Amino acid sequence: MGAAGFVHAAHRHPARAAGARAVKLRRAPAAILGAGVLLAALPFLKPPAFYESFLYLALFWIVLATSWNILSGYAGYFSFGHGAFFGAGVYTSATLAVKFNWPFLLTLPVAALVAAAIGVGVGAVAFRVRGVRGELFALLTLAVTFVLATIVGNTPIDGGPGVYLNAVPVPKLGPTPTSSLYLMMLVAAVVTMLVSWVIRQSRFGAGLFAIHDDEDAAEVMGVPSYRWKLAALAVSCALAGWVGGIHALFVSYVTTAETFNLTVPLTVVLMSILGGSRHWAGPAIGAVAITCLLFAFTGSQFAVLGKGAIGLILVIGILFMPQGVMGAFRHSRDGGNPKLPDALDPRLRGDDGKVLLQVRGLSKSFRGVQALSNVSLEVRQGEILGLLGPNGSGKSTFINVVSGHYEADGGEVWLDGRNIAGLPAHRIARAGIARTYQIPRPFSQMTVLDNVAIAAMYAGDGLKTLEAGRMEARRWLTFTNLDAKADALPSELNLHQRKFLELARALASRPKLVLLDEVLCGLTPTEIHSAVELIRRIRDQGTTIVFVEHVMDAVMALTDRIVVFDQGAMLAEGEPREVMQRPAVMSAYLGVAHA
Ligand SMILES: Nc1ncnc2c1ncn2[C@@H]1O[C@H](COP(=O)(O)OP(=O)(O)OP(=O)(O)O)[C@@H](O)[C@H]1O
Repeated sequence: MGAAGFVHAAHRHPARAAGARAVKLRRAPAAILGAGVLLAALPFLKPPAFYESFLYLALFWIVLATSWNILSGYAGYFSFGHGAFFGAGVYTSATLAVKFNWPFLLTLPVAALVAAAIGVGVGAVAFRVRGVRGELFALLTLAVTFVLATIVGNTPIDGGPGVYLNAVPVPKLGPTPTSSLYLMMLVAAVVTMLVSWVIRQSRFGAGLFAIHDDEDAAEVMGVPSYRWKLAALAVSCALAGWVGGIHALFVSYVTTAETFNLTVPLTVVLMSILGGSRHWAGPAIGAVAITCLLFAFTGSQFAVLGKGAIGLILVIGILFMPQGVMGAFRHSRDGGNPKLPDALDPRLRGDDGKVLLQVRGLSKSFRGVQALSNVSLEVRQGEILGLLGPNGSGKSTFINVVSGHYEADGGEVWLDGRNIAGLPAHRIARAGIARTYQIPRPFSQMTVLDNVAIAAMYAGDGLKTLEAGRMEARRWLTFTNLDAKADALPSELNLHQRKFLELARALASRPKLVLLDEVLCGLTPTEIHSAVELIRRIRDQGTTIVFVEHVMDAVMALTDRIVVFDQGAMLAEGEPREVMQRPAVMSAYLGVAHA
């Protein structure tokens, strides 16, 4: 398994490996629950109050760092707004308990809901705008913190002086009020860790990691990125709101300055990075380590020295363990040859002339450059249609528009009798169109196996579990001769293998139509030969292919029909050799076809 931390798939003995994996999977929640039970017994053993307050803080940071990680670590959307969602929880519980005299425990689900609702409101806007990624998203979420602080500080919610919770009775869960607060935080920490673990092992989690590595490619492979990010943000915010509610009672006096400051977002970022943001337990480990350090130095004459030591540890950690502590403890790879998959489903070669894809009047321009101009063409079921044309003639744009990567300016795209123009890329992937990229775009921190599993789970009819996705992915890794690389990261593959990985990802969704964008570009003659053989085998099982290519020998060897583009428009269409002899095609194409 790669740095991604997905559970490792051993292939040499699949049955034994699956059993070992299942045991390993069950071990994690058992460990979380076991630790929870042990820690819950602590207050009844009458330990010094110091331990409760220390453990309370460690658990507090575990919840905040782990919940932050669900969106920011898994999906890669760095949020600096966690303080806002935490603060929403603080003030919701404080307001309901103090001003409306609600029993305290009842305020907590509302605190979670309010924080989640604010998060979803922010995400619904931010995630719609394609450009709001990376630092822009971080800044936007930071701005939410200040906006919320201003609203709370200037309305009766707080109004300026802060809110006292001294009179709010602490629910009696343990022998003392401190222990009750500690137990409340323990429950929150156990639930948060379990939620984070469940997401990490799920199809949903795999989708978030694909978004993290390459959001556009994830969409093209069927991952509904907008909905998934919103869901991750909602869960992350709800957990932060819940802990905010508990903390309001713990501190018993809340102010906007103490609540909505940069401490929460900065600390959770540091904790997650130190522990490893791609692992469910990483943020918790970072949280415990930093809380210990803070606790060791707080109040002593070495407080400043302590902060310096934390900074130094972080710098060393980031330099020597860029994937965090958990990343450094990556599972060792066990590789080996997989069992040969079952025979591939033979599909009927659809040479009955049925039209699978029909494009009518398709147009697309980029700031005045007419990349596609009123293109109409048909792709018949079971054929390999070659798409040719000189550089810049619109071939890649055609693939980008048909696959939903770009929205067309005009025209219709009918797949199997359904107009798919204007649908988001993930819906087009589900409708049965898969594509490869001219320059391979693998999910860089996921294993080769999981790269393919994403397509198997999300595109086409989509398999419902990660395990099923991986089973299907193995078939296609065998088909593309990549089975020995299942556990490698894409960076360990050469270009030839990366191109085959693109093919395996495209095929794993069992698509009706595959759009191949210059899969042979950059390969040696021997590699081209093996790729041509592979494409033939893909067609032989009945998959329809649109083949964009400059390597003319391969075009002649593979295609049933070709279409030639020139300056975004269709120049010719017909039998390959005949079309290439036409004077108009030769003059448009000269210098490429005859190179
Ligand atoms: N994202 C974009 N932004 C601006 N212009 C673009 C974009 N994508 C394509 N174009 C322009 O559209 C035209 C068609 O480009 P496209 O990449 O589709 O051609 P192509 O036939 O695939 O070329 P090649 O064979 O070199 O890959 C070119 O003029 C190109 O510069």
